[in-house]
Amino acid sequence: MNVEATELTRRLGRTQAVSGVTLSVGPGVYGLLGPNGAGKTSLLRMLATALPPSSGVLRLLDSDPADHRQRRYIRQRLGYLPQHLGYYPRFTVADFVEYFALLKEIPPTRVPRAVAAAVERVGLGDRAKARLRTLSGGMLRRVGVAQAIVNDPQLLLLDEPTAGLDPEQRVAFRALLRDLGQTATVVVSTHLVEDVGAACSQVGLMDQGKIVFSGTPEELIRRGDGDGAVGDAPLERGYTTVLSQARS
Ligand SMILES: Nc1ncnc2c1ncn2[C@@H]1O[C@H](COP(=O)(O)OP(=O)(O)OP(=O)(O)O)[C@@H](O)[C@H]1O
Repeated sequence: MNVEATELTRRLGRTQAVSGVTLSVGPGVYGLLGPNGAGKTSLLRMLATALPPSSGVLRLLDSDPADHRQRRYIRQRLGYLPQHLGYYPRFTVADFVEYFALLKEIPPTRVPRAVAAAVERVGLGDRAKARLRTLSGGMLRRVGVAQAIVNDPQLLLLDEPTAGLDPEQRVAFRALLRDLGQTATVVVSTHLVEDVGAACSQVGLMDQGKIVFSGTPEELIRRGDGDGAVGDAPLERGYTTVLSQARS
């Protein structure tokens, strides 16, 4: 398993953002759903080695992120798109992705090819020399995905990657997600249940810092079969049913 979390918690100020998460994720695409404030971003930040847990045990790629040497090993093999990524407006797309390639310690001779491949994969091949300040919000999000995948990560963490993408781009992005999930462990947080139906082999539903459902999208759909389920789509009905049961 590339992610093994046991009773993971994280307190942020007075809030218990993550409250005893036990999770095991192998290759494929794991979709993380949940309402605003459920703790998805905080959990992803811990999996990205950007936020240490308050308590619990975390192992990533069979290594311990609390150990300096092992953390470096993990980071070389990790891709992370945070919810809010800072962009240098004067950098070109290629400059920006190259910068991350260097941070991830890709051997310099391999960097140009890795950058070109990542930029191509997110559909920005023809904008590689464009300055970031000239791009739309959706294009910038795709640049963010390009930096996350430039090192062909074994563990890829994407925090709302489809936010701001137009429908055509969302469709293209889900195909890319499925492709990435063939070889890597991908954990993707999203508010769009369509993303889960189209691209995820497993899905977790978070609420109030806890994972209240973990299974396949089909299993989540089945949870919404009963009377009283609310939602326009089968996955939405599963989602609302699980949430109302978790809160009752
Ligand atoms: N730096 C912080 N200090 C205090 N509380 C925080 C901090 N960051 C997050 N929180 C709180 O922790 C909880 C979990 O937040 P988190 O951003 O992880 O949720 P989320 O599921 O990603 O939400 P969203 O879908 O809105 O992005 C929320 O109650 C939030 O207000």
